[in-house]
Amino acid sequence: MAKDLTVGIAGLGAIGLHLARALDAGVPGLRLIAVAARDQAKAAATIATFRTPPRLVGLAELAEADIVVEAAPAAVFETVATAAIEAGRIFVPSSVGALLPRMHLVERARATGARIIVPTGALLGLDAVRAAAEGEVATITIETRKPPRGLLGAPYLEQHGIDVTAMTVKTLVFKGNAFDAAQGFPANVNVAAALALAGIGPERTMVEIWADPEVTRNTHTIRVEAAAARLTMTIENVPSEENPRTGKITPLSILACMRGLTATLKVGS
Ligand SMILES: NC(=O)C1=CN([C@@H]2O[C@H](COP(=O)(O)OP(=O)(O)OC[C@H]3O[C@@H](n4cnc5c(N)ncnc54)[C@H](OP(=O)(O)O)[C@@H]3O)[C@@H](O)[C@H]2O)C=CC1
Ligand SMILES: O=C([O-])CC(=O)C(=O)O
Repeated sequence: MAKDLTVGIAGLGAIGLHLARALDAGVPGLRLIAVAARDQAKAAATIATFRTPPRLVGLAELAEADIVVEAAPAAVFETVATAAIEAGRIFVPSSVGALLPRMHLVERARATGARIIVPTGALLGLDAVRAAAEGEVATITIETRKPPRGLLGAPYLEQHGIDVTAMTVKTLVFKGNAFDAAQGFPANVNVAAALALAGIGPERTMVEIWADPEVTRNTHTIRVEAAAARLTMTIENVPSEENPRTGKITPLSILACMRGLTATLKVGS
């Protein structure tokens, strides 16, 4: 029988804690051995309730695991990613927007034997986008609508003096490419970054971000015009209690992605 793959998780928030609990409950072929968080006392109390408590370690030490899942703020992405990639691990990022300006990490991974596996996360349909991108693609766009509180704290809004809390009608707050969207909204549109990596890249992938007081869900619509197919897909994510910017489906998507790393039967490309 194959040996279990060990897992380390950076962050125990809306994504990391859900994932850690699921792994602790038992996933065939995967074993949680380490976690990292900012508030050490809170994290220690949390993992003490686990069936098999993982070690509480620093961000770089997570690289002792075979799979390193990053589920922390984009500000610490580089520390987690660099350690995992230099150690030749499987690196699973959540803060995908932070990968776009750091594509040299992909080159490093090639050299060290590491793999970077970007989960579909809060989005849908990246299998179809990847398939379409094997052929000719004319355009890919993503329209994101969020309740205004789901956009709070974005640097782009602060730089442009945009107060989303004062909005009473749906308002287009950003239109541009995925690279600029990820810079301006590092905690809000990781989905646009994942779409860009699956398809035609961050310069050609176009993004609209709407603050919409009428929606209760983080809603993403992808439109792809390709030689082989036309795709229009929408996902309406229930915001998580811990972090309204993050859809509840995100840790589930990462868990599904991780099952795929060890599964005998894997469905979807
Ligand atoms: N790819 C996708 O589709 C999606 C990606 N995301 C992204 O995933 C990331 C995580 O999101 P989410 O779980 O909602 O975030 P949360 O804010 O809920 O949790 C973040 C976690 O990171 C921890 N943390 C903060 N600073 C540090 C540090 N210096 N060292 C170690 N841990 C730290 C926090 O610790 P503490 O609890 O102690 O403060 C917290 O546990 C974000 O970048 C988010 O934008 C989100 C949704 C979808
Ligand atoms: O992409 C993100 O960062 C989060 C998001 O929109 C969602 O969870 O729906």
